[in-house]
Amino acid sequence: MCQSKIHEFLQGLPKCEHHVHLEGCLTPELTFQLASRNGITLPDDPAYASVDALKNRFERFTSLDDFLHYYFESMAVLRSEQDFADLAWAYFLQADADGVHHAEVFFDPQVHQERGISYETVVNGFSAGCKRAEQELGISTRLILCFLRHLPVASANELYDQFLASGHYEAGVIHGLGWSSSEVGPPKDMFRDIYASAAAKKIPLTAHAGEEGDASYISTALEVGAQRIDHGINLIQDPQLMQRVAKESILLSVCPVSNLKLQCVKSIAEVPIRKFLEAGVKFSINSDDPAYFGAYILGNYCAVQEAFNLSVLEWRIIAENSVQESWIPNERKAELLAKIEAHVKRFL
Ligand code: HPA
Ligand SMILES: [Zn+2]
Repeated sequence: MCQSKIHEFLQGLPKCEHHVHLEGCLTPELTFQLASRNGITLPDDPAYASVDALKNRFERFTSLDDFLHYYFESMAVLRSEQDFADLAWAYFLQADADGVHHAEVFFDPQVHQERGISYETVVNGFSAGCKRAEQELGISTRLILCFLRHLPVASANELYDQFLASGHYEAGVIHGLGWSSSEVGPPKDMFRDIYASAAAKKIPLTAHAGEEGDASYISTALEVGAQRIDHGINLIQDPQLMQRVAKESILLSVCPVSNLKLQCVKSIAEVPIRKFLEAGVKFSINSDDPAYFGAYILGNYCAVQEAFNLSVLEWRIIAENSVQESWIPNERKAELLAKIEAHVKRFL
C-alpha cells in the first residue's frame, strides 16, 4: 500500500486509547493561556520564558523524571473545574480527529490536592469533559485515578479513602485505578494494600511498570493485583513472564513515541512491537502525554508503521485486541469490532 493510502487506513482505523494522562495534554499554548486566565506566574526557569522556549525544552527530555519535573510544574496553571474540563475537551477533540472511539484516561488528584485544589474540583472538571465527549463526539470514556509513586504512601491512602467515600466508582464517574510517576526508586509494591482492598471490590486495576524499570516491576504489579500493564516494554527481558502475559490476555498499553522521547529506547524500531505480535502478547498503542511528546495517538500509529511496516491484518489484530481488552460492556465491544471490520474490508 502506498504511503498516503496507509495513512488514510490508519487515520480511519477505529481506535481505543488506554494510556493518556489528561494532565499530559496540557500544551505549552494552553499552559500560557491558563496562566494568564488565572493570574499565575510561571516558574522562574528559562524553559518557561515563552511558548516556543517550553516547546524547545520538550524536545530534549533526558529521562522519565526529567519529563515529570515539567509535567508536575505546569499543572499549577489548572485551578477551576472549567480549567480541568477545558483540558479534557482539548484532548477529546484531538482524539476524535485521530479516530478514537473509546478512551480510558488517567488523572493525578494528589498533585492538585497538594497545591490546594480539592478532589471534587478535579473530578468534576475532568468528568464534565468526559461527559461532553460522550454526548458531542460519541466517544465512550473511562476515568482512571492514578496514585503517584514519588509521594508517600500515606498520601495515596488518604486519596483512596476519599475516593471510596465519594461513591464515584459505584456512580460510574471513576472506573478504575492506576499508578504512575517515578518508576525506579520507590518500593515496587508500595500500593499493595490499596490494590488488595480495591481488588476485593472488583475495581479494575492497572499499573505503570516496565517503562524504565526491569521486568520484575511488571511481575510485582501483577502480583499485587494489576490486570493491565501501562508501558510494559521491558517484558521482553523475561520470556516466561511474557508467556504468562500472553496466556492470560493481560493488555500492555504501549506508548512508542513516549518511550523514544524519554530515552527508554534509541529508536521506535527498538519497541518490541513485532516480538509482542509474534508471542501473542496483546497490546494497544497510545500517546501517554501527547502535549509533551509531540504525537497524539495517530502519530504513534504512524511511527509504528514507519518502523515496522505492519500489514492491514496485523493492524486489525492490534485494533481488535484494543477493543477486546477495553473496560467496556460487550455490546459496546461488538459495536466497535463491527466498525473495525467494515473499515478493514475497504483496504483488503
Ligand atoms: O510515562 C509515564 N510514566 C510514569 N508516570 C507518568 N505520568 C505521566 N506520564 C508518565
Ligand atoms: Zn503514562
